[in-house]
Amino acid sequence: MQARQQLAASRRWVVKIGSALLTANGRGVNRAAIFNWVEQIAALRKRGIEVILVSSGAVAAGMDRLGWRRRPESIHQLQAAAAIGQSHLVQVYEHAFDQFDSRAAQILLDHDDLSNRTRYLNARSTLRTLLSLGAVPIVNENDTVVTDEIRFGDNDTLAALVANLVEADALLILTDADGLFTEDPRDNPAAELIGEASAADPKLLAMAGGSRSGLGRGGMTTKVRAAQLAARSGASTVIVGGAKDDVIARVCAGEALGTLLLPEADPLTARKRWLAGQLQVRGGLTLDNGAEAALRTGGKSLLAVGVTAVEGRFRRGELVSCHNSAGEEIARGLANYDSSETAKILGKPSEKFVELLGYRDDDELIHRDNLILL
Ligand SMILES: Nc1ncnc2c1ncn2[C@@H]1O[C@H](COP(=O)(O)OP(=O)(O)O)[C@@H](O)[C@H]1O
Ligand SMILES: N[C@@H](CCC(=O)OP(=O)(O)O)C(=O)O
Repeated sequence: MQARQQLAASRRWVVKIGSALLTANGRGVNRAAIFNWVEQIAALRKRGIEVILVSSGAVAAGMDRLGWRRRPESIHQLQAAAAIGQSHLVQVYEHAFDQFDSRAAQILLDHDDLSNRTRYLNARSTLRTLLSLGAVPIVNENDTVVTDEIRFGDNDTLAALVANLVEADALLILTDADGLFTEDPRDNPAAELIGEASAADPKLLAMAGGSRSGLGRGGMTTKVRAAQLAARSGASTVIVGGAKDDVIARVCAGEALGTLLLPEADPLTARKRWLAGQLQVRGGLTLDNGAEAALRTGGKSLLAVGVTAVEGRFRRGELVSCHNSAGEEIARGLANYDSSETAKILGKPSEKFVELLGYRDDDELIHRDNLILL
């Protein structure tokens, strides 16, 4: 119960909606359901809670508009269906968000966007900027450019990676089952709902089965795996039936619906471990005493003006370690400028960046959101 109360304190949610729900089992896009979820999300936004929506349904919506009854096997046909369906889906969302005077933003991501450091940082900055503008990003896989080998395939995985990317507090997966059961309830109606568990519990994957709907992809297996991925950056996951009344509002208020899967470490420790552990340190910065104090006590971003030396070769988006003047490592973070640019701007205020580099991307060398103190 305590975990549900903690969940209610979450300020940043990733909400994922699966194909089966969105398309009312293949009978076109379920506008009424979308309107309902959007109303709840808009209400959260008005209370200052940030929401990123990961929405499936492009292929299913495209199939419906093309009059196709069965999901095609060919990747190009799937991609064509996704292109037709995605624009329709976003139009429905756009219309719904408009009714609540909220802004929606379409974001299509592929594997490279999350594995290439520069693109990763760009995606992260764009999503964070959209959130700070009060908008609701609507994310889907960029189906047009992906091939079989590099497909996320299921949006459960994509949603978990987005939760890592923006360091969300919680991931909410809406699907057509009421949560994770001890067995697929379609096989055994006596199967019991798991209320709460550790995401890392190996028994969960043994309970989870695949998808039956012909529209969804991963079933519960990818949802449990997604919870494990989300836990790496400290996010809790709730898997719940998306057709329940006010489901988003109720889960976000801490009501015990569906299955809650928790990270093992406390969120802050997990987040720091994740940022520090997933990347290799590519370079180092030496900070003057003023910059050290700004980071340690002021919770500020690192500005080039407080940096006295740069070491190593790194690109924008790569991890660098920050040392104080005594050589002690005090922080790590993702650099906004590569090592040769950093060498040109160190000790300089950001107003000089255009003169020194010919352009200015960011005012900070490392933004505080991308910085961890050690
Ligand atoms: N242990 C389980 N508990 C609940 N549902 C399960 C379980 N194992 C498999 N499933 C199946 O997972 C399905 C949901 O996954 P999926 O069809 O991929 O939906 P989505 O499109 O929402 O991702 C359910 O309809 C259910 O049949
Ligand atoms: N990008 C695909 C999503 C893949 C998919 O079906 O995912 P899901 O329904 O979440 O298992 C689409 O929009 O159709």
